[in-house]
Amino acid sequence: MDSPYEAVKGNSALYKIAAFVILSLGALLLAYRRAFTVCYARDLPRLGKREGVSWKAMKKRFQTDSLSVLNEVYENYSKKGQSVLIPKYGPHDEVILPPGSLPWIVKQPDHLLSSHASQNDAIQLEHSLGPKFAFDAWGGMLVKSDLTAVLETMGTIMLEQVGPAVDAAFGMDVTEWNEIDLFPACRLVTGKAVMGFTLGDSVEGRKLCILLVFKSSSSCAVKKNVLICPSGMLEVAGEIGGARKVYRTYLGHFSKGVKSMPAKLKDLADRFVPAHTERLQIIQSAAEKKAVPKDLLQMLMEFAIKERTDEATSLEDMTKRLAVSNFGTIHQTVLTLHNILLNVIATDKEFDTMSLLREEFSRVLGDDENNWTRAKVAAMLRADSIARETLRAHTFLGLAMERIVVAPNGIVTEDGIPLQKGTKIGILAHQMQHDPDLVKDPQRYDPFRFSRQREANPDLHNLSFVATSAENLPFNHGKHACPGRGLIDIQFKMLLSYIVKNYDLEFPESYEGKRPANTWFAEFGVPPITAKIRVRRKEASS
Ligand code: HEM
Repeated sequence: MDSPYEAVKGNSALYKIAAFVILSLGALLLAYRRAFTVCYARDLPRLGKREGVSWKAMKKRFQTDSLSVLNEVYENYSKKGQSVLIPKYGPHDEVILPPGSLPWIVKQPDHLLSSHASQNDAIQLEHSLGPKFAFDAWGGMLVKSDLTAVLETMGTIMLEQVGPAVDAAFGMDVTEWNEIDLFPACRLVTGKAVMGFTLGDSVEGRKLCILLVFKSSSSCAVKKNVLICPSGMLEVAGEIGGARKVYRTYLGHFSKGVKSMPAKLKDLADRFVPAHTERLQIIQSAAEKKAVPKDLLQMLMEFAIKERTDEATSLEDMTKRLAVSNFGTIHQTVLTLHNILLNVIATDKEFDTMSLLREEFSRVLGDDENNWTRAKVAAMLRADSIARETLRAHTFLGLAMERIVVAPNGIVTEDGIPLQKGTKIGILAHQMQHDPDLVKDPQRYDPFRFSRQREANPDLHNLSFVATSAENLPFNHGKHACPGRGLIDIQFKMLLSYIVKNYDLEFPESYEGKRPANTWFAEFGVPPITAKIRVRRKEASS
């Protein structure tokens, strides 16, 4: 019997069909590659090329020792004002622009260089919640436009949750030290505080805040509750964001994380029903002049009623809007609080950090501990410095100003390098914040680095926690800089104030007074999530 090759060769019709199929497949493959692959200009330097290190070897190094790779990028390219293409985790790569490009990035319109596309690429909301939630992100836009005006009110609502949250995580024992796992404690404390300003200003909303309980010091505190969706969304972001773009659609149907989302969303929806119903009733009876909640959920519901009526009445849609909001408000806040507390304890012996904080909180708040105004928050220079120095020294996002080129014909950088549509760009933030030419003694965590300068010169507002600039990029800079940072500012100060006034804190003896170090995974600075701390309630506290 003839082989398939012989059979085709001897039959001209079959020969033509086979040639057509092969050529079509080839063309399809090329089109597919073109659609999902970004090509880079020849004159864009590739990391390692001039040293003769292969791309594959450099990629491998990035997987195992990303910090040293990024340090090298900073020294050899960024500091010299050059752009460079670097390998990133998995199949991805990115063009790192020099710090001097910041004004250029800030100036680019969203239809050329998109922050939203970059956030979607990282978070993959399209797959965890659905395309509508990825591409019609009105919740975030509302935070941008309306939050600043109601910061004090939100702070007051959050304050109600702060004490119970810390007490639940740290315990009430005034005689014995209690050794706790810091990360789950921070998740609980942050979760309760965030749920406070998100939906804590109504009867049913408050019940959802109470539902967050600390299971035990060693278990992950918050498994089946309102924080379950952010965890699931993070899993989807990791699975799909880390995959090749060509596989994302497939994974969007079949990955483990994606398949687990409906149950997580159902869990959240079941808990959310009473609060959703309550808010719809409040809005319907607005004419009766009943007290209207002043929290984030109410802002979302009122916007939805006016602009997205179908969504407002849909439990499923509003549950997803709540899930997006929780994801944005909780994730980085937990990691930052974790770092702040480690830094406060680690520097206490040398700087008397806790006593100085106690003095500041008492002085600024005076007799009325419950009256938190924006002016008072701004006057807490030491606490402010601790938070800013924490994000300088221990930022989670090692890369800042990440954007994706969305201009159909690409874009040309200031130094004349053409970037094709789909190119991801960013600036090295961690390295800049540790550059000895820019920061004195950058490897040292100095809690009062910024407050000392501001106490000497009160006009130095650019050194505050929330001021963004080329030197302070944890919230990025420009029109997309994090609009939640004013609320975070209040949140950290309220939490720190309650914690240092009511608790003594120390490390377990085995740490010998030293803070467990952060580690690096890809471009992320990860806090030591197995760290423990010892806490004891202070006797004379209220
Ligand atoms: C320590 C906590 C936080 C950090 C470090 C942080 C950092 C960031 C960063 C780096 C961005 C990207 C900005 C850009 O692409 O240029 C961002 C965006 C955003 N953040 Fe935050 N964030 C935090 C907490 C919050 C909170 C609590 C909220 C809400 C109350 C919030 C709301 C937003 C929104 C809505 C955006 C999108 C802004 C836009 O696209 O224009 N963030 N945040």
